[in-house]
Amino acid sequence: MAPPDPAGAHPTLPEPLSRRIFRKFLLMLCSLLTSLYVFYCLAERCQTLSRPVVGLSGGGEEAGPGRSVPAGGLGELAAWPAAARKKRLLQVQPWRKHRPPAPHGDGEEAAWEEEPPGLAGSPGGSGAGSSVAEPPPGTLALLLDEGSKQLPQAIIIGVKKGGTRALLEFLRVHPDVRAVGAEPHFFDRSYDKGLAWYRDLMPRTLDGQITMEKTPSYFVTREAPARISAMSKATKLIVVVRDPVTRAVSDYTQTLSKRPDIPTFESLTFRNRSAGLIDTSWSAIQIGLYAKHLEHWLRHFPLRQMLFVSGERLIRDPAGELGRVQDFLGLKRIISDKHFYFNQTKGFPCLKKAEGSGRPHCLGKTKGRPHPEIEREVLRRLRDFYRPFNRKFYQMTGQDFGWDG
Ligand SMILES: Nc1ncnc2c1ncn2[C@@H]1O[C@H](COP(=O)(O)OS(=O)(=O)O)[C@@H](OP(=O)(O)O)[C@H]1O
Repeated sequence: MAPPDPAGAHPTLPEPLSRRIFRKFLLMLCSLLTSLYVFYCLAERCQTLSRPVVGLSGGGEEAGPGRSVPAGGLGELAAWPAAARKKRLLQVQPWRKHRPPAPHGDGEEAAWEEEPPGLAGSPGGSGAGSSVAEPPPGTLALLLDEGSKQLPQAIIIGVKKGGTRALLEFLRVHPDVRAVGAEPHFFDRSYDKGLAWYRDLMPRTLDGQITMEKTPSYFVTREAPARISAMSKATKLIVVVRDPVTRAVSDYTQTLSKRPDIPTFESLTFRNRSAGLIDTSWSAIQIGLYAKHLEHWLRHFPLRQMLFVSGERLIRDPAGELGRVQDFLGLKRIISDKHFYFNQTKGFPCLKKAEGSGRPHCLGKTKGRPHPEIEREVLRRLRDFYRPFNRKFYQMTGQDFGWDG
């Protein structure tokens, strides 16, 4: 038998009531804290807070948004509209099993290149140069199997160098838009892979959300209108158009950046310079014949299903153009002036807060780069060449884009 303690109390005597209450209270507090933590993790927050953001280029504005809490902190997230919060859940879905094919061919955009690093790896992101550690697929959306992959209801089909990346990045700010970041090139290069392959590239969406993609080469691909129509006659088509002369120079600038040894713009422009014969087989010239390309689309889609966005206005007044696009897509007008600021260094409008982040975001270095100086006379000849095609295009679309003014 154990000896009695100095106070004479028996060691097996029950604890005093106050201590038992205190123990119970501690136990309850612990379980409450544990459940809160589990709930918090399921709602993605612990991942986003703990994941290190690495490799951003000095946190400059070119650096994309990390998938971190919004600038305003946790309080701001709580204030987000429900749709935006749902969208966040979907952004951290298991990552695309198949990346879209890497772009090939001359002058094509490096599909991965423009992706804001913080969006990389998400279904809407490109995956290139991921600057944020990939979250494990243990997310709430995954657990609940929320959302599903849909074929796109709207596609930005062109035009190359028109401002298609800017439009897509701006649209992705909308809580009801989910887009694949890279260019899938399905209807021009990978059609034989089938619609199931294409759908699998898409991010998951909830009811009411629109799935989108952009591949600017579709606009000039002969087979694309019939193929998109075969997928769905109801597909909405967006074309960002830009003065075809500036577009051609922009296209040339891109090729030059990859192959500095190509001939001058001036020499590529003409089949016979003294005779004033423009080389329409050069893709930089050919893409700008908008009226000709549009004819093919109008055989498969009514004009009302197409929206023509002015590349020039997209730079001058992004919110104005985004207003038109939101209306066309049947979306609530959420993206407005307050989402943009003009970045003096970049010389272009940028987002105050990119999708899934609270950080400012400008497009990458390959967007808005300086063009080489082209002989005035050559530019004048090109303007003359495009004038009748532009007029036809204005007639067909019912919009004057002001390129000949
Ligand atoms: N906000 C903003 N920031 C940067 N750049 C902008 C912006 N809005 C439109 N643009 C113009 O977009 C041009 C590139 O067009 P695309 O994105 O369609 O090019 S691509 O076909 O995808 O390669 C790009 O062409 P360049 O100026 O020749 O580089 C820009 O003029």
